[in-house]
Amino acid sequence: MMGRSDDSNGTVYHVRPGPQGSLLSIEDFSLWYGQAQALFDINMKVEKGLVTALIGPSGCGKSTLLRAINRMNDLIAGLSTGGNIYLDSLDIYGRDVDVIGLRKVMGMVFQKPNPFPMSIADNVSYPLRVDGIRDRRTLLETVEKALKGAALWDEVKDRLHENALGLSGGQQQRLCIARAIAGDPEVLLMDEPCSALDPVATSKIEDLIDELRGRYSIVIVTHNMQQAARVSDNTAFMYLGKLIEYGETSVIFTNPKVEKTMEYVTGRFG
Ligand SMILES: Nc1ncnc2c1ncn2[C@@H]1O[C@H](COP(=O)(O)OP(=O)(O)OP(=O)(O)O)[C@@H](O)[C@H]1O
Repeated sequence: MMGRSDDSNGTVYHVRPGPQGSLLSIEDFSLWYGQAQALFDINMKVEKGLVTALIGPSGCGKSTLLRAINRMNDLIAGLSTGGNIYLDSLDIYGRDVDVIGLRKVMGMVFQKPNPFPMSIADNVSYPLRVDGIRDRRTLLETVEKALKGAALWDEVKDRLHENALGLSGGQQQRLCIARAIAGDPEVLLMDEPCSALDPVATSKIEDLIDELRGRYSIVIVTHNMQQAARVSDNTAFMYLGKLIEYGETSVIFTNPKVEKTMEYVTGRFG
């Protein structure tokens, strides 16, 4: 079923609605790095429990938009924003928002795996320990559940107390996903999570994203169009800081409604 078509601000919109409605609502959102505008009036809803891919050529604003969702951009000097982003009814840019709390609800996974220089178990339990949880049993249960959730348990269950930096790159990235889900977030924001991984590790992460679908709402930035086509339900195509087309992934890749999207997905520029 197609969602609404809305080209009032130039975006052609035909998303697949999630069975549980939308979770994030980005409304007329703009962002400036100093004088330079990087995002222009973005309007999009992220459907709950679905996987949403952000695609577009280098510099089009994908990472900027992803980081705007959990206010990771906040610390950049000279940054300003306009418009709103809502998580359910919470105004993410509202004055009284607890940004630390917000980031707990939105786990983030980066391009390069960034495990902390501590044991595998301590990495995963980190978000709980930061919250002051010390009960060993609770911590161990969470570690097991999160590692199982990240499809890493079988590979590491006998060396939970070894340093995480001894894991392979692909294992480290799954560990980072385990750490992100240990805090029980609603949203997982992934910024090119496979770009530093080999094809086998990449395919494991893609399988994992598929398994996490439904439980979490996932927003993934990717340069890899095959990956966007394989893992996502909806795809947002961005160009020069604007959201050009946002729709059901199968339509975006086979029969997009906008010529620019067609040119990009068929590799005519990028
Ligand atoms: N910290 C920053 N300070 C100033 N300008 C920035 C900063 N980060 C990004 N930009 C600019 O904002 C624009 C969008 O960058 P962004 O990294 O969001 O694009 P992207 O689509 O994620 O690119 P890529 O695919 O290459 O990672 C670019 O013009 C970039 O130079």
